[in-house]
Amino acid sequence: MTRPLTRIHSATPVGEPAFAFLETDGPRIAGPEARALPQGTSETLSERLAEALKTLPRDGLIGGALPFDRSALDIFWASDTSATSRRPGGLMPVALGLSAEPAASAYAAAVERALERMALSTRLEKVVLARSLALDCATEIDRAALLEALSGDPSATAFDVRLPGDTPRHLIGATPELLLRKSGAEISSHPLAGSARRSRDPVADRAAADSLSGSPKDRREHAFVVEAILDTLAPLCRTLSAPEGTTVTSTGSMWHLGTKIIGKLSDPETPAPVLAALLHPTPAVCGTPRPEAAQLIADLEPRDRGYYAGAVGWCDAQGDGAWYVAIRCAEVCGTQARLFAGAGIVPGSDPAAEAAETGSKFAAMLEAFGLPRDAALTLTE
Ligand SMILES: C=C(O[C@H]1C=CC=C(C(=O)O)[C@@H]1O)C(=O)O
Repeated sequence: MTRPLTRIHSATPVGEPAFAFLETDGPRIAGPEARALPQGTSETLSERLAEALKTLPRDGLIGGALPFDRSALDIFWASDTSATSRRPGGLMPVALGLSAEPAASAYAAAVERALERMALSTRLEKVVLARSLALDCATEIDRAALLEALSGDPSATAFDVRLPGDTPRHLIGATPELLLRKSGAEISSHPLAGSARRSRDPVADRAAADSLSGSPKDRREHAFVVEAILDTLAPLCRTLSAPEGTTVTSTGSMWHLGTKIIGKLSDPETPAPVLAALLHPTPAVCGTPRPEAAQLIADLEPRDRGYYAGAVGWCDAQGDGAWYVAIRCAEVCGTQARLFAGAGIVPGSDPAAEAAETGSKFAAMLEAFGLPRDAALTLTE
């Protein structure tokens, strides 16, 4: 019997969850009754969450997304129950077209301009510039299938969060970067910055990891993120440390420099999303200092990031939960997806190498769509 290459869904399947986080210790999935909380910015998040947590049943969950821009509206969904299983995915649709927006060469030119601005500035030390790929499919993208395809990498957390609006629009990805986990007074974070593409050849793969580990440029790029997180969390903690220092860590397609941070909160009542909003956006997605870097991003990137490079996560009725940096993801709507990838730029960065690095960071999403992992690197302009 021949299997059909595509499966067509005429409408959003009933019971499609508002959010799902496939974590190693079990999935956190909204029940079908999830409702959107009043939207607002990070400034009002604490009050809005306190209100929602008052009435959340013991088994309930709150999940959602913070946008990259701190002055834009977040989206939170409250679910009185948590689902334990997901609708099985169908087949991925046939891809009709993939285009780089901006093209890799235009991205490299933007990196060049960022380096010029940094050279003229006495303050700007790092900026993260991103680009996107527009993917068109023959039929509606099966979100459950996409999430399933992304769930295979144990070093990343596959997630799906419904974004605001009447048309179903979701941010779906597999993020390797933990912004903040909270359980009672215990907190942890695992910032990543500094990257190298992995190779299928074990010798070349090891050499890439060793070269990343010894790269002063990548270590500088990474240190900004760790310092920002320690500076933000220190006043809130009784203890805070990075006992293992900076090490090389990996996903299926990338090597990264990573630093595990652990601590104990002075006030264990602060909910996880509030702590995440204090940290966001770290220099892993924005830069140093934050306001100058955010302005340069607005000047040089051709489109608004929306919820890419924001934060996604969940918390339970006690305010405990996990929040992740919203990277290695795509905004999915109907038959279309926009895939995002960014790279940290510091003095000494090479524009062509940064364009190639962003190209490599699309690999996990491209593979989940059934496309070659190198498709972004071979796109003709
Ligand atoms: C901004 C992204 O990655 C960040 C996380 C890890 C390594 C990064 C880097 O080496 O540039 C980025 O800071 C992205 O994947 O879109």
